[in-house]
Amino acid sequence: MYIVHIASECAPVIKAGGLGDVVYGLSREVENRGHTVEIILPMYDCMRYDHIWGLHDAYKDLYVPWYDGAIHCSVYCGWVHGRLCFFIKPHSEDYFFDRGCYYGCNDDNMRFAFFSKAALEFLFISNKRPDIIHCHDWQTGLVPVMLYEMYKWHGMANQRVCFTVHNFKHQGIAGSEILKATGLNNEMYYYDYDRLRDNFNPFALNLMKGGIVYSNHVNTVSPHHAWEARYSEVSYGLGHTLELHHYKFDGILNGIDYNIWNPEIDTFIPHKYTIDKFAGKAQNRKALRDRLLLRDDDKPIVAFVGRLDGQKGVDLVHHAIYYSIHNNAQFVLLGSATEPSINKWFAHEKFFLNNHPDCHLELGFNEELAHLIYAGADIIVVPSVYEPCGLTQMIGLKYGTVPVVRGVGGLMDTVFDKDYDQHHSPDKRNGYVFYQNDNHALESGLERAISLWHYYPKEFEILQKQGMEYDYSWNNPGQQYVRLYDYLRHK
Ligand SMILES: Nc1ncnc2c1ncn2[C@@H]1O[C@H](COP(=O)(O)OP(=O)(O)O[C@H]2O[C@H](CO)[C@@H](O)[C@H](O)[C@H]2O)[C@@H](O)[C@H]1O
Repeated sequence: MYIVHIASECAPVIKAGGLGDVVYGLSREVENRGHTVEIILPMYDCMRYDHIWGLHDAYKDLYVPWYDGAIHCSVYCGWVHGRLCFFIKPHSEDYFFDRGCYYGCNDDNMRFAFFSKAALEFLFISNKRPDIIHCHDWQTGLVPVMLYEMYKWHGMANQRVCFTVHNFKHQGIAGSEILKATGLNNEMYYYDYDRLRDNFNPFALNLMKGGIVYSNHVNTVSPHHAWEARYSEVSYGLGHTLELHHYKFDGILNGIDYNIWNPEIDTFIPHKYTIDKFAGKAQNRKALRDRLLLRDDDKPIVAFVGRLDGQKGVDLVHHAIYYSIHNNAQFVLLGSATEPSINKWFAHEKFFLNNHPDCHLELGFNEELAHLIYAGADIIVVPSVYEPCGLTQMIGLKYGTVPVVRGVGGLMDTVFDKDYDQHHSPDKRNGYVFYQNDNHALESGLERAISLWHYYPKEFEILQKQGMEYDYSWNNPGQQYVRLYDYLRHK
């Protein structure tokens, strides 16, 4: 099969969060299974060019229709750790992807509507006819819309679209301008509740809704979150749309790339280790302490790695810092915030705790430090308000770092409480789960993990190793996606 991903991120060249990891890891797995996979991305000025091999211009003069004219683009091509990627670079005064950031501009809707249009135009003009076009999140929600309303009539009638939602919170709310720009025009037609009209704002179009309505298949990134999206508020107003399209909606659990996230071969960590040679874990703890100037004491290290965002339960993360340092543990945080108020809050905490011997807060994005934290910490806390899948708990498990998570979304599908899980025998349990979104609930999980470390170190080690035995690689999800692609292309 021939699969083309159209996405706004692909790790490590463009990574703001988990989406990048998934686009890269899934492509690699599907390619390893003998299929042809290509990835189309925007050519951001701030992406990590050092991760691209053999970058060259593959298509010099791509004219993408935009309003009444066209924008001249070049398409560059290169290999990102073995994956063939095409980067779209527009030459216009809008400087769509020359903003020094991936997201967060006022005209994000226009930027990614243009990217969606350019990606389709590139496929069309260069005569690429994939069996499956795999789109991700609202940024590419217009791809299936334009494919079925426009490009289908120009010889692209056999392409099938799989649309994966990684986060329902951001949906791409736009005005009618977007219809004029992309050439879809016909306002009456698209402002229909069965098409793109937002379910709650009658004056707006919803790009993610467009993706759901027009794709051949829609999935989110874990079975439990798929259920939550239909039956609770975490789909942020799209529940009804998912209900209407339930026959083509499901959840496929993400994997993590064990070539990148694996303590046995990880080049970012000073001491490699496995279940059988576990001493390296303690040596990495020492290395992490040295690196972050924490005191070498007989205490576990609790960690948080992730975006500092309302979704991630920042209030509980904040509480976890103080709970840990007051309860015989150390705390390490690596996070970046896009929201100014959250950034300011954690910058203040960092300043306040700067000289604390048991705590280090690192604000910003640091891939290499993330690896050392997963390897050196004993416990990883994931107190999310909602979590479509969550990669950090799965990475933690692979590194023998016991997850303490809130029982939502994909966290429910991957972490099984040591003391209370009903569905797994004690030797298959791998962490701690709490349910309520409050400090007491968080403490109930964290307290059990910290106590086990102090008072039953042998049992703690067994729990760590039980987590390491889980296979959350791309193997199973890769198989599921290939089966899905195959089903779609015969539809
Ligand atoms: N400051 C920092 N420095 C270095 N590395 C950092 C970092 N902050 C985060 N990371 C890394 O980024 C990834 C984050 O994974 P998450 O599952 O938390 O994704 P996120 O919420 O962004 O994405 C959404 O998409 C993913 C993928 O589908 C879903 O798992 C998730 O639930 C959904 O919210 C991990 O690899 C983590 O190590």
